[in-house]
Amino acid sequence: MSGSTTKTKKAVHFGAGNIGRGFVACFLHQSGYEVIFADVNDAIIKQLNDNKSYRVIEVGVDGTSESVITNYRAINSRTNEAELVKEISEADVVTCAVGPNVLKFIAPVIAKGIDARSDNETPLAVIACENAINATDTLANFINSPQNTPADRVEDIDKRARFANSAIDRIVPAQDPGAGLDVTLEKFYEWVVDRTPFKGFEPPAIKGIKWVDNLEPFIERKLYTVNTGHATAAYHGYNRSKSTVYDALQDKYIHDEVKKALSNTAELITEKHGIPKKEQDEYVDKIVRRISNPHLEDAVERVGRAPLRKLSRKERFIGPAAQLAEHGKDCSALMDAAEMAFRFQNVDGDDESKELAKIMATNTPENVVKQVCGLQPNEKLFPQVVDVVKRVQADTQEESD
Ligand SMILES: NC(=O)c1ccc[n+]([C@@H]2O[C@H](COP(=O)([O-])OP(=O)(O)OC[C@H]3O[C@@H](n4cnc5c(N)ncnc54)[C@H](O)[C@@H]3O)[C@@H](O)[C@H]2O)c1
Ligand SMILES: O=P(O)(O)OC[C@@H](O)[C@@H](O)[C@H](O)[C@H](O)CO
Repeated sequence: MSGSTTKTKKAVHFGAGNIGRGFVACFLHQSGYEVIFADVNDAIIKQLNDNKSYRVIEVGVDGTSESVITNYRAINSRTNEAELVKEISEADVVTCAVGPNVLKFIAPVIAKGIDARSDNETPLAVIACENAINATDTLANFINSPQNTPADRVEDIDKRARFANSAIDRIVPAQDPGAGLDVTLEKFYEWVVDRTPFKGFEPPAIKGIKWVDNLEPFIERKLYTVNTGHATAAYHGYNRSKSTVYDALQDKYIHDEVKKALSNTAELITEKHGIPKKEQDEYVDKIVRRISNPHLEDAVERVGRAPLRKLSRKERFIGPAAQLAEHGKDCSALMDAAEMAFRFQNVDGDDESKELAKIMATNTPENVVKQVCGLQPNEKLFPQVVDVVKRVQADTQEESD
């Protein structure tokens, strides 16, 4: 018998929520990694540490299937930093699915973990799994900022870590409160990651990842089709008192609005990325079928959550609409959907929708558009969004009179 032992692969995953437990950790587990969840929610951390397994349940028109996830632990990243730094210093992979606005909060502990690594090991692979363009770059910029990593350590940080952007696609609704750790989700998934940061190394072996040399077409097509369509259905649905995205899409008016918004973005995607029209049409049809899945109880409030983020410059409405408007192309359905997003105000449990209501009540339309959408008056889309904001402000004023 040889005395050698194989080192267990280790992944630290930030965010033990829906996509974290249901997708990222599931694939890490199935690829042989021990998963260390880092979260700030004590209830989830306790549940994970008290239960040796949970189930991931895939539902779709062709039935249900289950996987069992084991070999994990959980750490509170806010109160147990030293332990987490040690785990990161020994890990092979760090992933996160915490929401784009949370990246700045997880950066300090990741920076300390990276700094504690040896220069002679394979560098840590850092992959952010958020719905945002180049979220890993955003995280890396926080990690490399002077508060988190001294300049002389940033210089050769690539000896200790490699940062790869990704596009992640799987619909995971909010879970039934009685489900415990189990996660019910759709069968479809796509996880595309930029291979180029791993020059000189093999990228980590993770089942389900498609490695590509040019991520931009994948992330833009995903965000501006799946998420544009999803958010269009959710915001129109919310304003027509629908509970779920499925309910919303049963309404012919909303269904047509979704198709129109996706026809706006298809024009951009096919031209900008050279994707054949037929391929994009098939992709759109598939997305409309996926978001209409009757087996997923996906509340319009979850899909519409965080409207300030969703109305921002690079996001699912303004991102494609600004590019279309610059070329004199139609973005009217995107503007209609953005209008519904501006009306998503004071929703229970959604801080951004409360903040949006305050911004709308206390600013001129022009300032709202600058502040919320990051657009400037010299951009062609600017006056169109100003008109949208004026309409919403006038209606809100009328309702309060
Ligand atoms: N749910 C989906 O269908 C889906 C699909 C693809 C991508 N995403 C993206 O994944 C991300 C997470 O979405 P979700 O639906 O899983 O949300 P979620 O709310 O279910 O999970 C987020 C988790 O992050 C944790 N968290 C918050 N602050 C933290 C911090 N400072 N440190 C560590 N953990 C922290 C929360 O406690 C929660 O457990 C978002 O960017 C979302 O856009 C979601
Ligand atoms: O996660 P958000 O808030 O950016 O968007 C809500 C949903 O559209 C999103 O979570 C989808 O379910 C997911 O992106 C599907 O891949």
